[in-house]
Amino acid sequence: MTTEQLHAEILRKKSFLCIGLDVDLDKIPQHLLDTEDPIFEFNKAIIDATHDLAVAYKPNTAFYEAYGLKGWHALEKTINYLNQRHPEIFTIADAKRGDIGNTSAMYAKAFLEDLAFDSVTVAPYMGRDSVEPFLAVKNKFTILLALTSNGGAYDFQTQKTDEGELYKTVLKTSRTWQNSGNLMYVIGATKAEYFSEVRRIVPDSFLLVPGVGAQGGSLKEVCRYGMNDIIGLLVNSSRGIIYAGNGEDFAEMARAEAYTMQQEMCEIIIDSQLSKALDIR
Ligand SMILES: O=c1ccn([C@@H]2O[C@H](COP(=O)(O)O)[C@@H](O)[C@H]2O)c(=O)[nH]1
Repeated sequence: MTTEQLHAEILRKKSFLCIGLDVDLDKIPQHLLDTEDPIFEFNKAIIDATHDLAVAYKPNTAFYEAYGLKGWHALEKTINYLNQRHPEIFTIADAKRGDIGNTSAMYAKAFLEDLAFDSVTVAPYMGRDSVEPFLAVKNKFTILLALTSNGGAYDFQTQKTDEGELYKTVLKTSRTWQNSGNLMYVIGATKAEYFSEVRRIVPDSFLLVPGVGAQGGSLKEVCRYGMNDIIGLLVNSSRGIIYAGNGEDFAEMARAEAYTMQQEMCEIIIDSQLSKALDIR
């Protein structure tokens, strides 16, 4: 998928919602536990109930790896289901990988080629040669952790270096890497006050924004400072949507939550289009 296609999909659905598929067997409805593959059945029900409201899905691989072979198999079934039923939807393997070059190449093969996700999250700490193997995969995106939503982000990412805060070095330096056009960045919704600075460095890139909902980030603030001419945001909510209910009607409850977010996004998109048309931004 290209960013132009993603942008078109955002305008068509009036949504830049990414739904996080972080499946925890302790939290899913009891009745699913009797099925052969509870994780996949849960994901399938959530996808069926929300696919017209979301432009992206993001399984966090930790929630699948934790269940061993069964978990990995459920992940594979989930991405296959998405790719077959909804090829227009952008998929993100939230795996946070990155290692020496030949190892990164294997991670890239696993997530972008074999599992065929559209993108994978990658940690920047090991530098250029740890990220370029991901960037080398054509028509796929590498989503680099730049300024994360957690409290620990202040331990390193906002520390001052000679070039400014470390996250800025990550943004600037990564733009010099080969195939940097295939980069997107993770910027946490809980760090809304940093979005203007981020946009100064990467005005055109898509940002994956986790941290609304359960972590308390504000969608309005993120949009105010982070939106660009092509919207440029994928705002993720995981627990806030998928665990909105845990009875037989869990999928409808998830839909209701996703609908509320999509409606808010719809208003923001329409407002931004109006401002653009009137040239009052
Ligand atoms: O900075 C980051 C990077 C990744 N995440 C991941 O996003 C989801 C958030 O889940 P919620 O339930 O909506 O809080 C989860 O998979 C995280 O590992 C993040 O939160 N912050």
